[in-house]
Amino acid sequence: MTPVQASAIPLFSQNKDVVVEAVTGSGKTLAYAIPVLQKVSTRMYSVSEGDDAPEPVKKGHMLAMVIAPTRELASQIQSVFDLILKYLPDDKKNISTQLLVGSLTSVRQDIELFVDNRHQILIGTPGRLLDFMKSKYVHTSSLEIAVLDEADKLLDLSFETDVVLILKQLPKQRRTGLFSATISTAGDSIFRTGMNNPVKVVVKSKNPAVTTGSGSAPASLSIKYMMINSEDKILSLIELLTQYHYKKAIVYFPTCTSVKYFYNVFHNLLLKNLLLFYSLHGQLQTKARLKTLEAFTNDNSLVNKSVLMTTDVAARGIDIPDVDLVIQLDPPTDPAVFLHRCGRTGRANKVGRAIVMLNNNTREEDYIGFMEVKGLILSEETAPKIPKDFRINFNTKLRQYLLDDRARHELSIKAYVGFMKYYSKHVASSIFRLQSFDYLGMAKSYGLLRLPKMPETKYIPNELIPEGGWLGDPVDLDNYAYADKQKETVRVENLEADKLKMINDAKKRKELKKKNEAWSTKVESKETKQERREKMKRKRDAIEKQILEKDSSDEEEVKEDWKDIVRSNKKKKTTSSSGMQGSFDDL
Ligand SMILES: Nc1ncnc2c1ncn2[C@@H]1O[C@H](COP(=O)(O)OP(=O)(O)OP(=O)(O)O)[C@@H](O)[C@H]1O
Repeated sequence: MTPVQASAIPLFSQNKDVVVEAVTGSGKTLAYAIPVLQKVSTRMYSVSEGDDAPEPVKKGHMLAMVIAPTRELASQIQSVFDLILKYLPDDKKNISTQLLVGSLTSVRQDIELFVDNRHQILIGTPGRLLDFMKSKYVHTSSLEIAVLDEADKLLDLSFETDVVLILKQLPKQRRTGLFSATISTAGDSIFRTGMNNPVKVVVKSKNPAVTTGSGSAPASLSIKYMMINSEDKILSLIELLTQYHYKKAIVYFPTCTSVKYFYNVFHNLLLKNLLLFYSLHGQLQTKARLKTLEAFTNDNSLVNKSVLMTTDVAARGIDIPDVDLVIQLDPPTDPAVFLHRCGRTGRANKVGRAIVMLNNNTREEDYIGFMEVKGLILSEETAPKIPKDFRINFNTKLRQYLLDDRARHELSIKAYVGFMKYYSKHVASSIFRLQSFDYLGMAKSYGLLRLPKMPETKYIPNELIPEGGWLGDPVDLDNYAYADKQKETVRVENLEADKLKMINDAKKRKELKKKNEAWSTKVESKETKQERREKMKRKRDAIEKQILEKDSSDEEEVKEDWKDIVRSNKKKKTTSSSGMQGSFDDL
């Protein structure tokens, strides 16, 4: 047994709830699988052994449940259980497992399988388990033992509600075990799992070169960092993958889109006889994900090196014993994930090397001190020198690769913008500062033809922004075609429609201008009216003067007449101004 197994198995097999924290690759899966199998087999096989023996397990009842955060991990855990169950003696009743994860089968199919085959051990992800448990055919009252693998992840914001809901439906007198390499990050959430006086088991590493007092990384693992100019990031990655000695490597990319983009680039532009690439991310169908993982695990080629390009979907728990190199293109946004990523190598006392790339000329070097506080010692490894010929050659090939298909250019932009979003989400925001990031360098490293407009552009000094945002020679976007014929036809049609719309819009603008001119003409005519009114006023004054001169005795009467004139003038004025109002309303 490994130390964690020696400590945890006796406790968990008997009547203790356990919280187990042990370094990555130290054998935690068997540390709970054996107690689970012990409990289930005792329950299954003691039925015929006396009057006080428990009742046989009824249809639709489960005995054990293991919860894991990802489908890949759930599937891997099932294979560990199945590996042991293979050795059950033929004369014993069958004990079996059922995998409950999204999109492989429907919830209905899962329920049918469960009821028909009477599986006792359920292994699944929180969402599907919760849906499954809603069925009236599924009963939890016989459950004896529950395990949360990668418990800190299951108790963080993304899963906590579902996990607590699941645990609330399980019998109170069950045994519960929480397992992870970083359980302390779960904090107070542990108390929401309904455990009774849990015993804490902690297994530390002894290698002072890797860990400080907290001993959270295995001794067989060396963790390095590399300071790299942003512009050289991808070229450095290629240099590492081609020049270093290793059998299998896992490379962590920031987002699903960046895996998609760089997988296509590497697969098409790098020597296929030297490196074999696999891509695994959350946007792929479950079946494809599990198949890729299986293919990468079973790739035993002696000719080429294999590289799994992935995201944090493969950061925790995944056990591929031959992986001897892990590269993180960028540190994870959540510092707890850093150790899990590194821990995909250096497992079960095998030697492994993990490298994280940090950007030069930023504050990212502070990440080393930040990690030291968390118990990990990172030592520096010099960045590879990039031969000039290789740089020119690769960049030319990448530009041509993008120019051959507009869809590739669009994917490159999506990958870059996605990366910037990822960068802004770093928990340690004082280290990963948007203000001091080298946007242009990273855009060049991603092979972008043009810098996209995004909110972060405000951090780039104006004098550094190239003309039109072009990072090389400008490209005629109207004639930049998709390789996919159908897509290209639609684009050309849309382009024509856009052009037509532009012409129509210009026409409309012209017409509107005309209308505006008519309005100004009206203003002009208004001015003429004013002049006319003044002329009339002058005339009236003259008449008044004449009348006054003619008969001063008729003064009162004349005054009355004048009042009439003024009144009628006023009336005219209101009519004419309301007429004017009408004409304005028409505009
Ligand atoms: N007693 C043992 N002797 C030798 N190898 C073992 C033993 N127990 C487990 N292993 C092997 O060690 C490897 C790591 O085990 P496991 O995946 O359970 O690690 P873990 O502690 O769960 O890691 P992580 O924290 O990364 O999930 C596996 O390949 C497993 O087969």
